Amino acid sequence: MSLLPVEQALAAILARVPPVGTERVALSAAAGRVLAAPLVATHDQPPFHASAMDGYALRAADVSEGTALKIIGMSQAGSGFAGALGPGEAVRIFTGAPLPPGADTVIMQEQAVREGDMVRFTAPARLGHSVRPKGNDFAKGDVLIEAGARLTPMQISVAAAANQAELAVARRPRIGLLATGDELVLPGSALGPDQIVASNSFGLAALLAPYADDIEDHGIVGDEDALLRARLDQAFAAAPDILVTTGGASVGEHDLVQDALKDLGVSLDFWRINMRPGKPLMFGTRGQTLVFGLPGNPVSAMVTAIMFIKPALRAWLGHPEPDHWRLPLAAPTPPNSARRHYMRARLVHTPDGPQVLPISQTDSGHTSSLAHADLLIVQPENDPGQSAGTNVEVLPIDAF
Ligand SMILES: Nc1nc2c(c(=O)[nH]1)N[C@H]1C(S)=C(S)[C@@H](COP(=O)(O)OP(=O)(O)OC[C@H]3O[C@@H](n4cnc5c(N)ncnc54)[C@H](O)[C@@H]3O)O[C@H]1N2
Ligand code: MOO
Repeated sequence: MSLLPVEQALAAILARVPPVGTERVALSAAAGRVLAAPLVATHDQPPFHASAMDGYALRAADVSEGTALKIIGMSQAGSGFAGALGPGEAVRIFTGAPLPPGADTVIMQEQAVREGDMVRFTAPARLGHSVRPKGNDFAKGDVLIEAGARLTPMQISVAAAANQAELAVARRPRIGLLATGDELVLPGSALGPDQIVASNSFGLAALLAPYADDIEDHGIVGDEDALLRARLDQAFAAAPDILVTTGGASVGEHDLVQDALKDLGVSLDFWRINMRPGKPLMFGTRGQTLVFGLPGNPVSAMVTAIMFIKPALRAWLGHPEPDHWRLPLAAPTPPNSARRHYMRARLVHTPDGPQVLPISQTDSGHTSSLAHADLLIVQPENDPGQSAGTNVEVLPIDAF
C-alpha cells in the first residue's frame, strides 16, 4: 500500500484552492479578518505639527532665564490659534492642539509661571520638545498593514486613525461538516450499549470557525450506504465551498465514504497519506467544492484538520503559513516508524527558556492527551528518536 508523502498531499490540496476573493467590511466587523490589500495611508498623521503637552508654544531661541514672553492667544485641540507667532511671543496650548505657525517648541505648564498675559519659564527650552511633528506617526503613502495580515485590535485602531471606515478583506469559505458512524450519538445523550459520543464535528467547528463565513453541521449519518448518499447529497446541495466528512475513511466494510463521494461526482486527488495520526485522509473536489474525508478517530480528525484544512484555509484567505518553531526537547522522544509522526507535546517554561515536552500517548482515539497539547512535534519518517536537549521542529496548535 503506497502512502502519499505529507508534502505531496499538501501541495495537491493547495493546488485546488481558488484565488483570494475580496469583500469590503465595516471597520467594526474587521477584527480577525484577513486584509486583502495593503492598507496605505492617505494622509499624514498627525495631520499638523501638534503639541504633546498642556503648556505654551514658543520659539526655543526666545527662551532665556528671566525673559518673559507675551501670550498672544490660545490653541486647543480642534480649534487652533488663527494667527502666527512672532519673536518674544507665546501661545497657550493644549495636548493635541496644532502648533501655531512660527512656534517650534512647547514647554509644559508645570515649568511655566504665568503673570497676567506674560509667561516665564523655570526650565530651558529644548528645540522641538513636546511637539509631535506632522506625519510623525505615519505619512501619506506609508504601508500601514500588509495584505495577508489577520487584523488585530491594534491594526483596527491604526486603520481607523488612517481614516478608513471600511477595509478590503478576504472572503471566507462556507464549510459543511458531516459525521459518519452507526455508533455515534450527540453530546448530552443517554449513552446506549456500544455507543460513542460524537466529538469530531464540535472540535472541527471550533477549529475552523475563525476562517469560515459559515459552518453548517449536517449532523450524524449511520453506516448505511443509501442514507449516507442522501445526506451527502443534501450537504452538497447547500453548495459549501468546503465539505468535511469524518469517519468511514479506512478499509473496513463499513467504510463507505470514499465510494459514496465518488458516486456523487467527487474526483479524488488522493487517499491515504504517510503520517500518523491521520493515515486514511482523503481529498478531492466536486465542482468548486473542496472535499476532505477525515478519519473518524478524533485525534486523527483534529490533527489532519490542523495539518491540511488549516493550510488550505490560510491559502484561501491569503494569510501566510506560520513559522514552524525549533525548540529543545525537555525529554527524549522514542524512535518513529516509517510514517511522519505529529506527536502531541506541551510547551513548558524552564529556567533555560521554553522547551517542548513530548506526550507519550499516541492512540488516535485519545482525545484528552490532545486536549493537553499546545504543540505538535514533527517527527520525521524513521527518526531514530532524539535525546533531551535536541532542537526539534514544532508546530503551535493554536497558530492561525
Ligand atoms: N485494517 C485496517 N484498519 C484500520 C486502518 C488500516 O489501515 N487497516 N487504519 C486505521 C487508522 S490509521 C484509522 S485513523 C482508522 C480510521 O478509520 P475510519 O476513518 O474508517 O473511522 P471509523 O472507523 O469510522 O472510526 C474510527 C474510530 O473513531 C470513532 N469516531 C468516528 N467518528 C467519530 C466522531 N464524529 N466523534 C468521535 N469519535 C468518532 C469511532 O467510534 C471509532 O472508534 O482506521 C484504522 N483501522
Ligand atoms: O492514522 Mo490513524 O489516524 O493512526 O489512527
